[in-house]
Amino acid sequence: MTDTILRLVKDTTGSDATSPPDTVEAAVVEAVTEQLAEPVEGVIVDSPQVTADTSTWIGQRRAYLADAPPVLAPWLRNARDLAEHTRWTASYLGHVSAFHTVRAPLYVVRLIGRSPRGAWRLTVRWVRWVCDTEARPVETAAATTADVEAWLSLSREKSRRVRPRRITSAVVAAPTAIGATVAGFLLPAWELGAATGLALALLGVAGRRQDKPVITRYVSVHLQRPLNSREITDALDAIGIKGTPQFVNPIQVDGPGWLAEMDLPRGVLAEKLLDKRKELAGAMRRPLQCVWPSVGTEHPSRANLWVAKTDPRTIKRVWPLAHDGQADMYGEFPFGVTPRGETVPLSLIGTNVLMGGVMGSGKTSAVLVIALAGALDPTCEMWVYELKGSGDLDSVEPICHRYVSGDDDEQCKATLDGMRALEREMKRRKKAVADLPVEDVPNGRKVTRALSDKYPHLRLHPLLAIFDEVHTLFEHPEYGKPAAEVAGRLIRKARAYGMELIFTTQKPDADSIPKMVSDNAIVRFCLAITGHIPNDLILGTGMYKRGIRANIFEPAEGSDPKDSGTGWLARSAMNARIVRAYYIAQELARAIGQRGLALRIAAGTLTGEAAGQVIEPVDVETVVDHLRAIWPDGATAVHSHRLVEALVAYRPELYGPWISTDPTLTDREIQAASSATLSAALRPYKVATAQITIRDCCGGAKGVRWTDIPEAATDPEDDDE
Ligand SMILES: Nc1ncnc2c1ncn2[C@@H]1O[C@H](COP(=O)(O)OP(=O)(O)OP(=O)(O)O)[C@@H](O)[C@H]1O
Repeated sequence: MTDTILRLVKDTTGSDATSPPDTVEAAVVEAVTEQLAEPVEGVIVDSPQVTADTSTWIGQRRAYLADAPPVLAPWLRNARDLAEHTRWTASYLGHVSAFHTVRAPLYVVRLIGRSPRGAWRLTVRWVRWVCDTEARPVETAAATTADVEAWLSLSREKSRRVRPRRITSAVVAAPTAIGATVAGFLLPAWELGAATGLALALLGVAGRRQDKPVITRYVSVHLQRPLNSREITDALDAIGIKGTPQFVNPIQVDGPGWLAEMDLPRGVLAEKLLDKRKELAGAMRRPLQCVWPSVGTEHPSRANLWVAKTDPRTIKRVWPLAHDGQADMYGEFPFGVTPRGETVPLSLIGTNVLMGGVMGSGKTSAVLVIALAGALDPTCEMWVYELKGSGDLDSVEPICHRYVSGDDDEQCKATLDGMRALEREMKRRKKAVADLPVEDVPNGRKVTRALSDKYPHLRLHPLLAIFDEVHTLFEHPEYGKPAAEVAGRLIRKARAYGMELIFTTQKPDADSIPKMVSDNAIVRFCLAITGHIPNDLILGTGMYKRGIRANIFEPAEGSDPKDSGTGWLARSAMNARIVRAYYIAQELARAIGQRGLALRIAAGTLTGEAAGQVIEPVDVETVVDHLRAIWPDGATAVHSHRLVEALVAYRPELYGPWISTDPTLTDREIQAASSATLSAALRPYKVATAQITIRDCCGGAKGVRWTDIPEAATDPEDDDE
């Protein structure tokens, strides 16, 4: 069968199909051979067989017509297709011409290099021709048998043939030699050189070798073979899945690839294919990035295998907002592409994101896409904490309300302060939204773009807070615990108020990511990880069992990105898909950051550090902390009015208003009023005030007992929720 195909290919392409297999023809032959291979037993899935009655003349003509190609190729009948084909052919020919023109000097050098071989070949041929060596075996035979008559006749015949050959040789050789000698004296050097080069090149043509073509051939290694059932069955067998799979549908083209849906042999779970993706790709002799098995929905042994036609690594995908356009952080922006090449948008409003993956899995690159989308929304306030300290997010620094980069104590403390400040901002927004009339929030008390635009003074614009490599903070001996508490509250509530939180970690384990954070993440992006525990920590419990497994991805290795940037983007098991985040090189990221800065300057929305302000850490101490700070050593109880006076002296800006300055009130009335204020302030912390008699002081009055003051008071608002 291969011979037939070789002949067909030769006929069709006009080329020598017997040449070595590094040619395009050989690739075609291989592909066609594979396709025409006998189908595996069972359901026919590769190509429908024509089973027609060919015993009658009509039957034969019908069978012929069924397979007959259209009179005119479809692309010839459609003006747009014709134009497209013409354009493509012109660009193809242009490319091929340019390719070989650039290499023409190299071809000449190669030919000259082969000229001695060519000269030798021609000389040998010429000598054989002149001496008529083909007749020699016959002459020898006549001489050995002593057949004089035959020998004489042969000899005469030879002289008759050889004489004109000698004359012809002399006629050609003498003028050629004379012409060459004269030219050597008369011609200018460059003409002589060119003529010699040409002569040598011609000799080189005669000296060409089959195994080393003079012309550089280009063979596309990225062109994949069509997928067929035999390849799949053989590959399954090679990776230890014995038995024949049942193909439930014909293998078909699905986007830029082929899709095979099959029931694996009984007793084999489809998830086995996920665990063995690398081995499967090896057995199929295809690049890893082209082979994407997944678990079907019908039953646990149903597997879908999607195979890309072209290696995705060779397709350059540019982020659609890279060179122009703006993003809306209350809407969606392009985040990545699926292996099939479909763009995947990401909407962050009302959500938060948890991203995880081992080193080199592409977290920073993925988070950079989100950061740059935030940069391109001039209304978005950005708080970026890059705790790796690599400067990978520096491109957005000029527009950030708050930007911290580093992994030391100082940066960890600044990040904790940032989380507290965000919590305070969240409470401010919550209060602002709570006071709005119900008509403005018909779908619940949540912030929307419409609300933000309608009430600009409430400052409900989108706020994007990124905590890259956040495990650095959560593992910190001093700041880790309070940070986990604040982050837990933020991740539960902030999303309702237009605050979008992004956490990334390269250490997805229980110590590095607080449970509250991993339990309450909504959008999860899990890049290459190892094992099912980190998988479920990032993607949610039970995802590994359902076949949503990020251990199928390979992190970058050296300069090979492998599956870097590729991960499961999931909201739930039913809403999970494999996505490769757009890759934005640092130089381009800086240009996008500059564009974001220009947009903010034009819109007048620069705030915080970007606007030259100094960000003060948030004061998180409460009145209870202040009471403990001013409490007299050893005292078991103190009257409230005394405590208020001390508080005013300690923090006048905060407690000054607690002492009335009304001139119509008596001292006693002023004391009673300040005592009442303290009681009200302590009530949310569940610290009671009572009538206490202190002899050294002023007898009986409202006061506080030391034993009633808790060691660490939590903000009452935090308890509420
Ligand atoms: N989407 C992508 N497409 C192509 N290549 C990518 C993509 N994302 C990352 N890479 C490549 O992988 C390398 C590692 O990516 P990146 O630094 O984002 O990983 P990381 O998970 O943040 O690593 P680490 O934890 O060591 O900081 C990059 O230098 C880049 O070459």
